[in-house]
Amino acid sequence: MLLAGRTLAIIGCGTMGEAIVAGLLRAGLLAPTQIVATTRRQEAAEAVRQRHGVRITTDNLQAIGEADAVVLAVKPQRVSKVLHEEGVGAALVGKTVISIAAGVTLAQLQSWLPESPVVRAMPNTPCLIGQGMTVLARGSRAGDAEVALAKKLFDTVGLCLEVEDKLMDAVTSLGASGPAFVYVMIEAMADGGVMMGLPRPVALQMAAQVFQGAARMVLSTGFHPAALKDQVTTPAGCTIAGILTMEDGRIRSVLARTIQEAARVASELGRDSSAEK
Ligand SMILES: NC(=O)C1=CN([C@@H]2O[C@H](COP(=O)(O)OP(=O)(O)OC[C@H]3O[C@@H](n4cnc5c(N)ncnc54)[C@H](OP(=O)(O)O)[C@@H]3O)[C@@H](O)[C@H]2O)C=CC1
Ligand SMILES: O=C(O)[C@@H]1CCC=N1
Repeated sequence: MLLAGRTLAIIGCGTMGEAIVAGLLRAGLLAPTQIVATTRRQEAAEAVRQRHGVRITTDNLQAIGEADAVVLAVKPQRVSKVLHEEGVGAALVGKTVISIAAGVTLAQLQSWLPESPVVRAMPNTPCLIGQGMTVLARGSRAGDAEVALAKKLFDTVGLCLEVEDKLMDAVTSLGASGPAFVYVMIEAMADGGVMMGLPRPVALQMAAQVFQGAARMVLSTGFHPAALKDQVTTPAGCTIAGILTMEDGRIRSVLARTIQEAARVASELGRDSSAEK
């Protein structure tokens, strides 16, 4: 194990918390005994324990007490409530707290946890299979050691970058919501294949592999997407005919505005957390 002797608490082991747990276990960074996770409901706790063999409880204070570092993975509206549970603030003093809650700013987190180093992170569900995209921002009390720990966790389950907190709503939209936007595109392209007679499983597999192949071309060649597109578009061929149809549908502005709108909504998600104690 790369992180020998460390224990990580995941407070709120739902969709995203579980993706992180599964990704870390899959990569072998932590053993199941080095993760203690919490849920609100006992039956949810039992299901996570059965799937991953990690230690699990519905008692956040107990989990935090056993951990060196804590990932906060409850819904944004619940963050403040959890941090104000009796004893939790004191138990977190000096411990690295990594919040993945969308829209909850470092200023909010730091005001609730004045004596903890806080890192804000925005991962995405592909962390589950080691293909995540996570972006971090460091709080005022987080030093290089705390950021390095967070980076190690998220590097293990995909790519990890650091930005300033003011960019976190943009990264929430592009990076964390992004997979959902891509799933819609994969489904729509597969629908087109089905419309033209392909069996659904063939169309879906092809659409997903085309996205993966194209994405890897961008990442591994370093070429601009426009240059890669030009390689595919034979003069008077079928590809340019398809591209003009996309442009007629204003696909570029629709996709760019999608990111803009999701970022706007992300910026509002932390407000309830301030109100709810
Ligand atoms: N889903 C995604 O793709 C991404 C989500 N995020 C962020 O991750 C966070 C979690 O989202 P997501 O995983 O989708 O949400 P889920 O609803 O799937 O998970 C929330 C988890 O929190 C648990 N929970 C609720 N209240 C408490 C509590 N008081 N103490 C301990 N655990 C509690 C729930 O338990 P129970 O089931 O028992 O109620 C559940 O396990 C959010 O802040 C979101 O913004 C960030 C990036 C991507
Ligand atoms: O949709 C949401 O609010 C969460 C945060 C980013 C991805 N899912």
